[in-house]
Amino acid sequence: MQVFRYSGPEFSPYGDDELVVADEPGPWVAPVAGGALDARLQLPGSKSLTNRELVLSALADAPTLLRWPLHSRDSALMIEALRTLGTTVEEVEGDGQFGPDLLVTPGELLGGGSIDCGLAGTVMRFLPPVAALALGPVVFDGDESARRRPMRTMIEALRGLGVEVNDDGRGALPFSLYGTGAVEGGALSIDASASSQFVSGLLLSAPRFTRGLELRHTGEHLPSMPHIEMTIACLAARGVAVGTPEVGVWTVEPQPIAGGEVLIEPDLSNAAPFLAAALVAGGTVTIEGWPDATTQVGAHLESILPLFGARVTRAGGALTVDGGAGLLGGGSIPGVDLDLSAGGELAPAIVGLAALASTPSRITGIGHLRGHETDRLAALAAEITGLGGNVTELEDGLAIDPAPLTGGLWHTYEDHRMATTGAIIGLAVPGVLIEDIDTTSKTLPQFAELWSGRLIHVGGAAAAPELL
Ligand SMILES: O=C(O)C1=C[C@@H](OP(=O)(O)O)[C@@H](O)[C@H](O)C1
Ligand SMILES: C=C(OP(=O)(O)O)C(=O)O
Repeated sequence: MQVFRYSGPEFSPYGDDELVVADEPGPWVAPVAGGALDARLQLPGSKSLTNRELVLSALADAPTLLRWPLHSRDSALMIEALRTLGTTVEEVEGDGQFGPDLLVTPGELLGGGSIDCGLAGTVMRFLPPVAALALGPVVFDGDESARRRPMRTMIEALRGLGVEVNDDGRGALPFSLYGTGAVEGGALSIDASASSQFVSGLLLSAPRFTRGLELRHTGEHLPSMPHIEMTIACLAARGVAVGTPEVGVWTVEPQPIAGGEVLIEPDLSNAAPFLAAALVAGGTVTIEGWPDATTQVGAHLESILPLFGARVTRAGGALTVDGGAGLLGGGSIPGVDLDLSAGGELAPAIVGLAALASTPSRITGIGHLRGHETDRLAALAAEITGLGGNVTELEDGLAIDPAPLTGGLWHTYEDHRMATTGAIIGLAVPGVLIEDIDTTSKTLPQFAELWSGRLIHVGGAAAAPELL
């Protein structure tokens, strides 16, 4: 299996000598929790906010300082792509714990380049409309797995806006488009049921379209609504009002996008495995810097984790999950019946908990996860079943029945959230070997370090991580 590794710098808040990141591709022994947790940690910036703000900064009419941005494979790909399109992105010293701030200076949008989307949905769905505003051809491609992710809606949307797009008809990467330096805009209907990112991508560039945009979603389902709310909020903070005359319709007038200074919140979706750990090992996990108000879907963990028996409290800008005795301390985790269509990104961690639960669970509303980094429904079912679990794929989700799990190889499918889900299960099940822990570099290169050194270390890990 091909291993995709983030080749950028690792920003460790604890000093490089403490980094616990695999040097060689190989399985990582998921550490088993040795006792109740008492962990308090900070997490790097949100992928979704960082990549939205990078795009908006490139389209703005003045420079933007992005404070505490994420530095990961997905953000590195976005930065590189924007540079290819003529934007200047400079690292400047800031006061964030996880790497430098970014000063983004917009430039005239340039065609003539190639964009590597890696496996980043935000790059492949947010940048084609930006490239369409440039003059000249732009080629889009990505990882082999990225060529399986849905792109038809964006390709057809661009054609609907009058942009010339050349593809092989599969509705996927690779493709090229030919920008004429302007996009007319106007009324456009799309089916965004495969990904909310089609809506977000079009809305982010819409203020720069000559006639703005009146976007209508015609499909039956629309997943990940909080991510669309996030796009609208990011635009609003830069002075762009998005009208919502009816459900599934968005309007944007042509207008400038403001620059300025933006502080990126920590990634609350990446908090999911850490917070889930409290239910498995027992004790408490606190994430510092939890925003009072946010559009991040990770905020829903505050209401989801109590369904599994957790007590969740907020104080002093931090969120704490108390797992009580936890599974390892003799407690049990109840199963849940959850529609996660709003927060599909949280589903792998939630399914990991459900695999350890003592009663059945049904997680629904997540059929679109088949088009994520991998077919996550198939991957979760295969890997949990491989450890002895009992998982059935539903049309739009998973049914998980209780079964004793044993250790074994946990395949990761180049999917960061598959790796972190294996780590959750491995807290309670000795001998879970995560095939490629480095896949976490997509959005959280510090995962192994934080998990082993900051999460369970404090409560006394039974097994230190090691490479086989
Ligand atoms: O806009 C975004 O930043 C995202 C939207 C969601 O995509 P889908 O609507 O494709 O699930 C989410 O799952 C993804 O991780 C990030
Ligand atoms: C679906 C995800 O990523 P992407 O932004 O690549 O769609 C994810 O992070 O869970």
